[in-house]
Amino acid sequence: MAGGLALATDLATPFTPPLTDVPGVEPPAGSSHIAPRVPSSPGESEEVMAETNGERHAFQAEVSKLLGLMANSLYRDKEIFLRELISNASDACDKLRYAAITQPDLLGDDAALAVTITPDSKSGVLVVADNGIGMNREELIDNLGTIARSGTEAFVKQMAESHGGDGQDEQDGQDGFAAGLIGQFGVGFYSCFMVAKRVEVVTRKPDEAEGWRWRSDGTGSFSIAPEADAARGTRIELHLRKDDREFLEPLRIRTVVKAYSDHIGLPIWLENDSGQKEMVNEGSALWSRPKTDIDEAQYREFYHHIAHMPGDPWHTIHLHAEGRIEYTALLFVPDSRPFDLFEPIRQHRVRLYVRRVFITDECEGLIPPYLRFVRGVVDSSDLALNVSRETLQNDPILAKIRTGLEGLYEDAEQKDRLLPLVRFRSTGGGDRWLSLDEYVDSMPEEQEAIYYISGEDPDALRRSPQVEGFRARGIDVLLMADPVDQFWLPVVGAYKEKSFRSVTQGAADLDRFAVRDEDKPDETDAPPPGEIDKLIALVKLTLADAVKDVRTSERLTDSPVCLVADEGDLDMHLERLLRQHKHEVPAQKRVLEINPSHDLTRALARMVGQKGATEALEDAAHLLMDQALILEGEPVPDPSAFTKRLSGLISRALTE
Ligand SMILES: Nc1ncnc2c1ncn2[C@@H]1O[C@H](COP(=O)(O)OP(=O)(O)OP(=O)(O)O)[C@@H](O)[C@H]1O
Repeated sequence: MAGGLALATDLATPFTPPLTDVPGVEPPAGSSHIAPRVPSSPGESEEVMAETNGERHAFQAEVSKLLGLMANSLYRDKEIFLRELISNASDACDKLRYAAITQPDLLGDDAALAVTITPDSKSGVLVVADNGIGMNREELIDNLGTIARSGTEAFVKQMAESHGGDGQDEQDGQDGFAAGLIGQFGVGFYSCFMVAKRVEVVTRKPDEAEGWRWRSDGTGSFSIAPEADAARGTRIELHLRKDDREFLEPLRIRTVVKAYSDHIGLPIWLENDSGQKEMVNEGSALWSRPKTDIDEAQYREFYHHIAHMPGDPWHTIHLHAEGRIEYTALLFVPDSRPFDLFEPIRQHRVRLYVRRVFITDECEGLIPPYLRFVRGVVDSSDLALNVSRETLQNDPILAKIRTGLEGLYEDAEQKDRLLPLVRFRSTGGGDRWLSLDEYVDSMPEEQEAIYYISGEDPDALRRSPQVEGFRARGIDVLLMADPVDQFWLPVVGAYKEKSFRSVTQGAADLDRFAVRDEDKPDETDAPPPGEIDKLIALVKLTLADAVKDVRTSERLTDSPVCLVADEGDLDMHLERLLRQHKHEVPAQKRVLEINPSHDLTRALARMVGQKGATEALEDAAHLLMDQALILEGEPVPDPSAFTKRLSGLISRALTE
C-alpha cells in the first residue's frame, strides 16, 4: 500500500495546482490562466468540456481517489449525500447569521435563512440551495478541490491504512469496508458524486458582486468561471444519473430529510414544479426541544451531524440549566476513540451557540482538554450575541457554564470524582476490569503503593519479568496499556493516599512481603552470597557505561534478568512513547537486575574466579544485557556480536 501511506501523510496540505502546472499539459498560446482542454474520457467529460470556458483545475490526488470511490460506489445508503449537502447548507446559514450580528446589511432583504430543495424531473436535476455565506473563487478552489475536512480526512486515512491504498477493491464494490465508512463518517460534499454524473455549484458571498460557477464530472478536474446574476449563498445542481432519479421524487426527499436532517434548526423547503414550497423538517434546533419529544434515532442523527464520527453515541447528556444562568447542553460520548485524540492542539469539539446562533466551535476552555472526546453543543441564553470569539474564554458567564457542565468538567479538582470511575486490568485479575477501590481494598496490609506496569500490550505486560516477584508474593499489578496512562499517572500521583508506583522503576522493596511457598526458590543448591556479589561486580565492569547499575533483584522468579529505571529516572515505556512521538529524549541508562536464584546466575557465580573463565563470563554478561533488552522489546545494540557470542556459548555447551 505504498500509495496509501503517502496519501495518509499528505492529506493536510491543500494542493490544487491549476492544470497549467500539471506536467504534460500545455497552456494555450497567449494564456497563462485559462487552462486547456484536459485529455478527457468520452461521454460526460466531453460534454462539460464543451460547455466550459472557465479555468480548469486538477483535484488534489486524494480527492480524485475519493471521487473514484464515490462514482463506483455500490453503497446502498446513497441517500446520505442529501444529509451532507443540507448539513453544509445549514452551516453556511449559521455562518452568515453570525456575521450579520455585526454587519446586519449582509442579510439585505433576504433575512429568512433557509435551505431549498428543488427537483426537476424533466431535466433530471436536483438543486439544493441555501442563502447563506457563499464562497468566493479561492474558497471554492480550497473547499471543493482538496480535502480539508476533518471527517473526510479521517475517512481517507482509514481507507489508506486498512487497504492497499489504491482503493481498487472498494471501487470494485467487492468490499463493504469503504461503503460502511461512507455512511458512518459522511464524506461531505464529495458524496454527491454517488448519485450525480455532473455537479455544478453556483455561489456568491453576501458582500461581493461577483458570483462563480464550479463544475465537475468528478473525474480528475473541475472548472471555475464567473457567473452573472448568482444569488447570495450556494446552489448545488446535481445532474443525476439515470439510476438515481428516485431522488427527484418528493416522497423520497421528504423521507430522507425527515430521517437525517429533521433536527436542523432552520427550515428546509421542498419546492415543486409550480414553485410551491412545503417545509419538510421540524425546523427547530434539536437541543432546544424538550427531551420527551426526542427519540433515540433523532439524537443519533444529530450526533452524526455534529460529530462526524463512525458509530453511535455511547452516552447522551441533554440538560437544560435554569436559574442564575440559563443554558442548554446536548453532549455525546462517542462509542469509539476519536481519530484526532492525540493531535497536539488537544482541541475540543463542542460547538457554542448563543440563542440558537452558532458562535464558534473553537471556544477554548468550554470543555477541558482531557474531555476533548466529547461532542455536542452548548447553547447559552445569557451570553451576549455579539460576544467576541477572542474574549470568550474570560467571560464570567462562560466560566459558570464550564463548571456547571455536570460538574465533571473541571480539571484537577475533579480527580477524586473521576478516579473511582476508571477501570483497569491487572496481573491477577484475568479478564476482569478492576476499580481502584477494589484494588486498594484487596491490598495486603503491608502494601503501601498501588503497583502498575505500563506498556502497549496487556498480555505482554502480564508476562513481563518485572512482575514475577510481585506475583510470587500475591501482589496484584495494574496493567497500564493505554498511551494516555503515561500522562495522567504523574499528574494524579495517588489514590486514597496510596501512591502509584511503577514496578519497572526504582527499588522493588519487596522483602517485607512473604513469598508464596510454591514460588520459593530451592536454596539447597545456592552458591554462597559472596559469589553472587563477585558475579555482579564482574558484570558491572564488563558492561561499563551501557548500564547505570547492576544489582540483585527481588522482582524476578523465573527470568534471569530484567531492566528497570532507577528511582527518579524516566519510566522506560514513557521514554519509548516519547521517542515514537519524535520527542528529543536524552539517552537514559537503565539498571540491570539479576535473579540470584536462577540456575544460570548460580552457574555463572560458581565460574567466577575459575581459571580461564573470564572470557566466557564476559560473553555471558553481554548476553544477559541483550536478553534484558529483548524482553523490553528494545533492539540489541550490536546484533552481530550478539549472534557470535550466542553461537560460541551454544557450541561450547554442545562440545563439552
Ligand atoms: N453550501 C455551502 N455554502 C458555503 N460553503 C460551503 C457549502 N458547502 C460546502 N462549503 C464549503 O466547503 C467545505 C467543504 O465541505 P465538505 O462538505 O466537503 O466538508 P465540511 O462540511 O467542511 O466538513 P465538516 O462539517 O467536518 O467541517 C466546507 O467546510 C465549506 O467551507
